[in-house]
Amino acid sequence: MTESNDGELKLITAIIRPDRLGAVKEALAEVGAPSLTVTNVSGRGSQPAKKGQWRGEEYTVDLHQKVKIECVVADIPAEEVVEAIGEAANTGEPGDGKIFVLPVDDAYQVRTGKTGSDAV
Ligand SMILES: Nc1ncnc2c1ncn2[C@@H]1O[C@H](COP(=O)(O)OP(=O)(O)OP(=O)(O)O)[C@@H](O)[C@H]1O
Repeated sequence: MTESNDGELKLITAIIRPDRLGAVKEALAEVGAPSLTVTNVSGRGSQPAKKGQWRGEEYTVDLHQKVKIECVVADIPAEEVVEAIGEAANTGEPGDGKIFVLPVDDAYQVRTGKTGSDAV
């Protein structure tokens, strides 16, 4: 049997719109990768800065509120996870976000002491 991800652990990091989080969580559960870490972040891509005014002063917001999702997989191919997140997070507008795939050296499950793919 061919192992998913060539036997390696992969970290998928996705930076998405906060209001797409619910749909992305559902999509991840559907592909069998329900475990994830979510962090509120701010960032900048090609999404234009927002200009505003407060008490007569102009200000620019060039960092947009985003949500970062981190998901480590062993048995589920990283490409499937990327596709699931990409489809669920897409609105077609600038600022939809980005997804990165990174190798992971090892994992350790605190409760059982299991390591590697058994820990994920
Ligand atoms: N090269 C990058 N490195 C790190 N984070 C990035 C990078 N590109 C985008 N991000 C993060 O993703 C968020 C969303 O990026 P954004 O969707 O604007 O990217 P884009 O690739 O420029 O595409 P778009 O055309 O959809 O705007 C950013 O606010 C930032 O947090």
